[in-house]
Amino acid sequence: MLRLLKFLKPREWFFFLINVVFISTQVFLDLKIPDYMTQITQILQTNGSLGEIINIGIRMVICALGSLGAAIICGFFAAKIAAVFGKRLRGTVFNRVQEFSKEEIKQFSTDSLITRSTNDITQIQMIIAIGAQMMIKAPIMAVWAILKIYGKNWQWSLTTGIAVLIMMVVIAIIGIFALPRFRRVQKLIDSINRVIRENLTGIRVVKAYNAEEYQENKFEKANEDLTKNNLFTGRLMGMLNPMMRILMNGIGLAIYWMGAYLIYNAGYMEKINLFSDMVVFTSYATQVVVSFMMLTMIFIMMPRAQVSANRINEVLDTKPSILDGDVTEVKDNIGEVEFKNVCFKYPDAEEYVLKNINFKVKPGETLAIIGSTGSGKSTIVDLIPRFYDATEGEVLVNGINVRDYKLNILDNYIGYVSQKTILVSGTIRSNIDYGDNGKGNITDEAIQNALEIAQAADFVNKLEDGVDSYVAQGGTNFSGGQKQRISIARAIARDPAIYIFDDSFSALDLKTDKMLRQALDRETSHATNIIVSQRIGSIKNADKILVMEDGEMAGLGTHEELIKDCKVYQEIAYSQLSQEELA
Ligand SMILES: Nc1ncnc2c1ncn2[C@@H]1O[C@H](COP(=O)(O)OP(=O)(O)OP(=O)(O)O)[C@@H](O)[C@H]1O
Repeated sequence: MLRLLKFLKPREWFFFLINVVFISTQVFLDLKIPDYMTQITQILQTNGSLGEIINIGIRMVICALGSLGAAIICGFFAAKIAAVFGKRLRGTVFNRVQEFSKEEIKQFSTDSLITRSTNDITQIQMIIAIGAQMMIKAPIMAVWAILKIYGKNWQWSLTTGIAVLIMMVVIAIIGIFALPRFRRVQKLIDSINRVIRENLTGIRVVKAYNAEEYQENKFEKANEDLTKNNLFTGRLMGMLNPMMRILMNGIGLAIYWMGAYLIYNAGYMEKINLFSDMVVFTSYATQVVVSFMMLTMIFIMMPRAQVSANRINEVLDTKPSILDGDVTEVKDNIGEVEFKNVCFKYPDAEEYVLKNINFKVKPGETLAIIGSTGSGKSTIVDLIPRFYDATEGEVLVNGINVRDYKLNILDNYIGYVSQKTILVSGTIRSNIDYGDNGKGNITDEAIQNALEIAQAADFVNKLEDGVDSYVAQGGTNFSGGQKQRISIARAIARDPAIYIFDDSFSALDLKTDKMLRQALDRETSHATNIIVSQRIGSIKNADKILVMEDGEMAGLGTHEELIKDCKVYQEIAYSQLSQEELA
């Protein structure tokens, strides 16, 4: 937790200091009121005038208003400190998660990363807000109130001491039972997030398969676990309040009860002093109990915040496995991609999914990758933009190992279209003019050109707002083929040296697929094209075709060469095309 305090800057520490001043003022004013009460009792007992009482009463009101004002100011600064802290921490966690590769994201799970970036930070934010008020106030008030009652009457002091002790024991017992449950809360929220996300992203499948009940049961289980946990802690904490009230009233009662005996046995003049002392002592004793109660509550809340702090620190301490290199500029072989004896296994996996992959594609050439499902095609292309790093061997772009590049420089060479189309909420324009390509803004002309090549211009221009039409999160207001074409246009508008299409034409009808490939051949002939595809018709004209089987190269060559020599390729080809088409 303390480590996270570095996210508070001098300005916020200064606000803390201001809070110390105002809280001290507040405590001073709160503790001044009992003094005035003594004075009023004394006036009453010595038959003083009404004017005197009103005068003191006005001072008491001023103290109460002053204390209220100070409390409002403290609340304002505490809210400011906590909000700024939360914003800064959220930003830092978000940036760190942005640096993560797929490996780190898998390690934490997306749902947990969402909870950590939101709910966990809120927990810390809350404890900071409380810290900027209660944590400062409780010790100041405890010390001040103890000083006020110090040496006044040992019987009453002992009673107050016993009350504080009982209260601390009660809170500690409750804390011992509640703490483990507090620790579980965040993990249970992760589970709820996972089920909700799964349900929302897969809503169509859920509905189509009548799986509502199955999903409801799943949610019910996660919800039930969280509810049970919350009920348990809620009930325990609910017991605290009445117990504290009994204790606070009890201490007043005990002091008055003892006071009755003391006053009964005292002489006439002493009776008056004892009575006013008793009234004042009761107020101070209540303040002592309240301040210790605040302190103990903070100690109970701390562990929950500590769990959240640990979870956030875990994210911040995780070093991204994909690190920046130094290369920022390349002059030769722009667009060349080469794999040299590349082997790869996924983190935590036993088996290699790629074994000894070797190929080279030059600028202007097209490499197609084909093979059965799960043979490793997507994994090959994922190694080029460094979603993962090769376990063995080298992946070279422009003749330089991809590990040596500054990541944004490497990304600027690549136009990547993923297997699963990813569109972000915004407009078609913001989806195409997306990110930074190192070449400045993408012009309207370039966007239009990209849409034409991607065979998307027709349907986009028919929309009422054209390129400024709204795109929902995930592009859910477009069809699969439309989404694919917009994401292809995004890569084209980037004008990269290397295009990677990971099965990106799968949702297109054969006619559009053909037109798109022809346009791509024309417009991107200067670039290197790497196309993963299941359709032999789409890749048959490629300069090189890499045939994959079980993570190994089953063949590399042109269609004509492979159809003669490569058994795996022949099988795929004969299953898709007629003898005439192949000929
Ligand atoms: N994130 C991952 N963690 C562990 N194993 C994975 C991961 N992604 C893929 N694999 C495994 O790696 C192998 C190759 O997967 P890959 O996605 O590269 O195949 P593919 O040829 O592109 O398949 P498809 O044509 O179905 O997309 C598969 O056996 C798959 O189970």
